Amino acid sequence: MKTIITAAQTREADRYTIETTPIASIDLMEHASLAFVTIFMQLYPDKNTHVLICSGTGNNGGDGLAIARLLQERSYDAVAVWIARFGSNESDEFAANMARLYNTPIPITEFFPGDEFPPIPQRVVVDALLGSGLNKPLQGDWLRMVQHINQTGKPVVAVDVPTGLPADGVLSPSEHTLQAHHVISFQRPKLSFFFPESAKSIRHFHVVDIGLDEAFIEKLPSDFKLIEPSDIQQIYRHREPFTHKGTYGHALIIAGDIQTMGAALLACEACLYSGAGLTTAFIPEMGLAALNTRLPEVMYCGVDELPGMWNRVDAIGIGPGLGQRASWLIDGVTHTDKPMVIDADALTFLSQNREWLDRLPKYSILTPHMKEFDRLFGAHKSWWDRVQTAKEQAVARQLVILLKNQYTFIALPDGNLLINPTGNPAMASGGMGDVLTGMLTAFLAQGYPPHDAVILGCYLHGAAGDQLVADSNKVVIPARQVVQAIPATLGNLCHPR
Ligand SMILES: NC(=O)C1=CN([C@@H]2O[C@H](COP(=O)(O)OP(=O)(O)OC[C@H]3O[C@@H](n4cnc5c(N)ncnc54)[C@H](O)[C@@H]3O)[C@@H](O)[C@H]2O)[C@H](O)CC1
Ligand SMILES: [K+]
Repeated sequence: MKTIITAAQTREADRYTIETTPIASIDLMEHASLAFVTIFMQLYPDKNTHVLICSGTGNNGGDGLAIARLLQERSYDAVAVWIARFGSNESDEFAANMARLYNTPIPITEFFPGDEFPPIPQRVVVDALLGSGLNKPLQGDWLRMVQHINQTGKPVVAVDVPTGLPADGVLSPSEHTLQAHHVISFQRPKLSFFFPESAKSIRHFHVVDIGLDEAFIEKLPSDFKLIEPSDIQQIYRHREPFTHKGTYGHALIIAGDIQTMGAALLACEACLYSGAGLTTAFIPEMGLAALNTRLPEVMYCGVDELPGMWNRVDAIGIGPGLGQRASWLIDGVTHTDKPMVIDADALTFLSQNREWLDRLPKYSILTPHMKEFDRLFGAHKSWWDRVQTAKEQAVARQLVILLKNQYTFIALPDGNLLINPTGNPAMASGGMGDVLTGMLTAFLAQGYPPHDAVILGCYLHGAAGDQLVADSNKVVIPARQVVQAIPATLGNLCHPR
């Protein structure tokens, strides 16, 4: 897992690296600019591309000047530079790169307060106006220039952070920012990249290593950790010879109602495909024919058998499509000591009967999307605030709270907030949450502690969707296809051939 740090901590890491290694600040800027250029050249391999680099006069601007020079050295001959001289300060590294730039044929245009901006004929704009040094919302000349660039509709590749986007903290939906198609960010993605409020400022982001001291960064205090593929490889337990279905646990899925039987089937199917040894569905009897037809591997349990099931199963998933039945079922579930996943209609019941939150067994996993979360814990104005509440509630109640979104935040009872990097907009469709619930229940049934089950489940769920997009360029993926992609995704991650 990688620690996600604030802009202030990045400056600390910068300082520490410069003090403790032979690398000077100007060389670190050169590394960063070179790393940017490497990705930029993959995005725009045509060296005839006309590029406009817009630089401020701080270190983000210094990067911009170095990038201009490095592109020119790599035969990008149509590079031009604008410099926004709206402040009085020039960083030392900006000045040093300015001196280097004067030795090149690159045309430079400087803009002062109140100046008009000419049209931008170039094909692509590199945004090096302001980076992680942003300390207030954009206004005046800065805002005018940003709006001018946005109005051209030209693709923007931002250096480190799109100008105007705070790297961390509360993001205001009314914030003016440069709208970047790509952001090439240094050493770590910024926390705000994971909040939906940043969507208008960032379409894609890339992260490049610039040589900051990793050991130092990993020791910095931060609640936020980014899940990586290596975490999945460490957590996943390979299937050993001579194991049998009993080795992989028995999962009970409590789900479905007359009109929402599909949710139950999806959860059961995901449970099956995620490796539970046995899966039993507690669904209304009228769903039995569908279950037997679609999922012959899954067993059925009726109302009369339910009391006998509690002790026979290893994990429970409750909620998908459950409707009003949630109200009487949750009582039985909370009296077991089984690890459990609580989703959908079971969460709605909890939000209407909040005293039940106190009765949930420790380390139960709650999987709300934004609306369910706010119904449970109150309305929030920003994702930053919502994530802070998730942390407080997870610690206070000793629960695992998965706040679902394109990037799911996992609030753990120890106060850590994990960020899941997998998943994509093609997955934004009904049934996707039911699949996640089935997957999490399967991993709990296999004996993974809740902490590991959520990491595995969340990461794989998104990775299966990402794999489908990568393989077939699909723009929409039905939940069923994600289910079917789970075993191969797990295999590719953990059993590479
Ligand atoms: N350690 C690293 O990650 C490295 C980062 N590099 C680059 O440096 C920038 C951060 O540079 P910094 O000089 O600290 O700040 P900026 O260039 O972002 O801003 C300059 C300056 O502008 C003023 N300012 C802030 N907000 C506003 C505003 N809204 N309106 C007007 N003026 C504003 C403030 O005084 C700032 O100090 C980082 O993003 C990377 O691109 C290094 O190149 C490599 C190491
Ligand atoms: K920038």
